[in-house]
Amino acid sequence: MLKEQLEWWRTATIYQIYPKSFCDSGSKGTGDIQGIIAKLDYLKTLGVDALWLTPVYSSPMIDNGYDISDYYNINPEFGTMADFDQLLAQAHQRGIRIVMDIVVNHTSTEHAWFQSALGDRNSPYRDYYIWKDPVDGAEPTNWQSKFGGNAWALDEATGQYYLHLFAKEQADLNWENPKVREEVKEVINFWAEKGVDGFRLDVINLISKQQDFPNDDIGDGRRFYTDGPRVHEYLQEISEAVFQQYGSVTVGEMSSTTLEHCLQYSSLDGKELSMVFNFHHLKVDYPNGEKWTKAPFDFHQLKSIFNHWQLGLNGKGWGALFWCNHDQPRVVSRLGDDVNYRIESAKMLGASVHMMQGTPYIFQGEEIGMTNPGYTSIDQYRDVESTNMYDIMVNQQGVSHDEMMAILAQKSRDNSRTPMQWDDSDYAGFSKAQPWLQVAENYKQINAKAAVADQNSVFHFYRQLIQLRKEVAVITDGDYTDLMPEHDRIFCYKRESASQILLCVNNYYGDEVECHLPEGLAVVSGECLLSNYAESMKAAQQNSFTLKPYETRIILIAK
Ligand SMILES: O=P(O)(O)OC[C@H]1O[C@H](O[C@H]2O[C@H](CO)[C@@H](O)[C@H](O)[C@H]2O)[C@H](O)[C@@H](O)[C@@H]1O
Repeated sequence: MLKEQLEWWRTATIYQIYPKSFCDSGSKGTGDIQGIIAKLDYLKTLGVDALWLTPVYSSPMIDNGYDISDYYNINPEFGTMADFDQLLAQAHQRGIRIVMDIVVNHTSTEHAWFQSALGDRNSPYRDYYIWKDPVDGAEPTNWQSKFGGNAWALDEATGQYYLHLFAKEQADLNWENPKVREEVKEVINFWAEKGVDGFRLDVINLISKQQDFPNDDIGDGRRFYTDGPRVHEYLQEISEAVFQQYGSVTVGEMSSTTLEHCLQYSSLDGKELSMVFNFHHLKVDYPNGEKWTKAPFDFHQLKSIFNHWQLGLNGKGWGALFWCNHDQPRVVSRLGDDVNYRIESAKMLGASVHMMQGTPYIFQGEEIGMTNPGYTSIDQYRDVESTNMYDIMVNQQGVSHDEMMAILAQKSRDNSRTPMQWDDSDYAGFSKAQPWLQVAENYKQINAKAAVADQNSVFHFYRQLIQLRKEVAVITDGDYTDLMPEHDRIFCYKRESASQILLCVNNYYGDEVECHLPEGLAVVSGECLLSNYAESMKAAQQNSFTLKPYETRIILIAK
C-alpha cells in the first residue's frame, strides 16, 4: 500500500454522525441515512474529510445501535442497504470518506449467535460467548457492568452466567474462540469490500479477558479485561487479514487505557491500528474517578494529561483529538461558559485541541456550539446508562431525586444526543415529527442555518481550523511543548518543526489575564492565523499581552 494512501488521515478532520439524532428525511422523529445524504453539502462546506457513522446495523436499539443483532444489514429505522450504498457513493463524489463503527466486543442478545447459544450448552455458538458456573450460588465474579450492577446475567435454562460488560442485552464475545475472530474478519471484510474507507472499533481494548476470571477485591474488575493479555495479538491478526489489505483507516476506542498500550495499538509500523481514542482528559471532572457526581473540572490535571499524551505519542504513535462524542456532555457546557461566552469559549476549546498533534474529530453540533439541553425531568432521558444509574443511585443508594437530576444534567450521555439543530423551525428542522429525544430549547438562536450565514460563528471558526491543518505543516508534524504548565488560567503550547513554530495560546476562564510568552520567541515577527477576537488578529503580536475572556490566539512564526 502506498504511504499517501495510508496516511491521508494525518492531515484530515473527521466528523462524527450519530444518525439517530442527525437528520430525519421524513416524519419519524428519528434520523436516517437519507437525512445524512441531504446534509453532505453542509459537511463539504465545513471541509471535513471523513464521516464516522455510529452503528447503523440491525439492532433492537437498547444501546442505540451498540447492540448489533445483524452485522450485515442496515437497521430499517435508518433505511436500507441501497440507502447506505447511495450515501457511500454520494460522499465519495464529494471527496468525503466513510468510517463505519464496528462493535465486536459484544453483540446484542438478539443476535442469531446468542439466540442459538442461550439455553443450549451444545449449541455450535455457545462458545462464541463467555459462560461461567455460579460461585456459591451467585454471580461468578464481582465485576461491575459499565452501565451499573453486576456484569454477569443468568441463563436460567442452563444455570450458567454470561458476561456483559455493558447492558445485559449486550453479551461479550469470546475472542479466545478462533471462530469468533474469523467471523469478525468476515464482517469487516464485507464492509471494506463495499468501499468503506475505515473503521472505528468500539471498546476494542476490552476484547481479551484474563482467563482465570478472578474476583476483584480492589475494583470493579476492569483490570482483568482492559488492555488484556492477548489484545495486541488479536488486533494484529485482524489488521493483517483485513485492514492492511484494504488500506483502511482505523481508530480504536480505548476504554481506561494506558499510554504504553496506546503506543503499541497505534505504532507507526501500522501493525495494529492507525490511531486511538483515549478518554483521560474527559475525566477531569470525575473527582477520584467518580463520574456520577457534580464537579468542576481540574484545569491543571487537564493540561498534564494533554502533555502526557502529546509528548508520549509524538513520533511513535498517533492519537485522535476530541472533546465531544455521543457519550460525552457538550464541551461548551462542560469546560466553557454556555451562558455568557458561548461563542468565545466554543472557539477557544476547538482551537486548543485542533492545534495539537493527532487527527481531530468533531461531533455533530459541536461546530455550531450546541449546548447541553438542561433537562429537568427523568422522563426526558432515554439513555440506558442514565436511566440505570438513576435507578441505582436514587432507588437503591438513597441519592435524592434533585441531586441526581443535577448530576444527569451535567454528566448524562443524552446531553450530546439531542437532535441536531438545523434551523429555527419546529423541532429545529431535525424532523417534521416530535423527535425521539427533546430538542434543546435554544435552537432558535443556535442552529446551523444561522451559523453558516454568520461569518463570525463557531461554524466558520471550525472551518478555518480544518483548513489550517491542511495548509500549515507544523500542525501535523511539529513537536509539542507546554510553555506554561504551572499557569492557573492559560493553556499555551508550542508546536515546532525545522521550519516553523506555532503557538496556541488559550485563556480557559471568563476574566482577562496577562500572558507573558518566553522572550526567546520571535513573536513580533509572527502572524496571528486565527483568534476568536478580531482585535487580536489585527494587532501586532507581542510577547506580553492581555488575553480576553476565553481568548485563543494561534500564532505562526517562520524560522
Ligand atoms: O470511560 P472509559 O472506560 O474510558 O470508556 C470509554 C467509553 O466506553 C464506552 O463506550 C462505547 O461502548 C459502549 C458499549 O458498546 C457504547 O454504549 C458507547 O456508546 C460506546 O462509545 C462507554 O459506554 C462510554 O461511556 C465511555 O466513554
